Amino acid sequence: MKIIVGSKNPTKIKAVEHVFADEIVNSLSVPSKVSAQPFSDKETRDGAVNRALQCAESEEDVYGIGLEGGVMYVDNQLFLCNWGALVTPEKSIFTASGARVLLPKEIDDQLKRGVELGDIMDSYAEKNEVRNNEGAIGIFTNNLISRSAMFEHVVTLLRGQWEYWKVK
Ligand SMILES: O=P(O)(O)OP(=O)(O)OP(=O)(O)OC[C@H]1O[C@@H](n2cnc3c(O)ncnc32)[C@H](O)[C@@H]1O
Ligand SMILES: [Mg+2]
Repeated sequence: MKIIVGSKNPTKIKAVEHVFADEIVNSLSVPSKVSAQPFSDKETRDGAVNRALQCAESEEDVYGIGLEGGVMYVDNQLFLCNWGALVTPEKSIFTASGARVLLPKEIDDQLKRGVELGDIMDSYAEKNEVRNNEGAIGIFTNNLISRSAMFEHVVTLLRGQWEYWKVK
């Protein structure tokens, strides 16, 4: 089976390559068709589905996978959230979400001013390209869970659901 991941972000590609180690995994840069910084579960999930659909429609007989990062509020607290989607060649859609961690108030304030989390994280952590490496989740879990490990879990949830339902 051939899989296309809808991003050139190495943390996303690595996660899919890890979970589908025996399959051909390609990547394609596609738009999420939601805001660059999704602000709810729904918007983040929509972004993942939009990316996966475009990948599945880009070639005959391929599976599309979309992975999207965003933030969402629980009461007044802002959490990092992530969603993934797998679209089969028949256009069945599976979705799953990833682990959430609380973001500090100062990050919430900057996001409200319109700065993207990827840019905020670099200045917050005094690092370059946090989004392509450990990610915000890596920073706020003391590097116990990297962005790629978090996406691996999401992709495993997608794969498991697809395996379960395909034999039903
Ligand atoms: O090239 P793409 O696939 O778009 O990769 P991305 O790093 O921009 O990732 P997303 O679009 O999925 O994430 C939406 C926004 O949230 C940021 N973001 C999400 N999760 C992050 C994380 O763990 N660390 C740093 N930035 C993150 C990201 O940089 C974007 O500004
Ligand atoms: Mg992006």
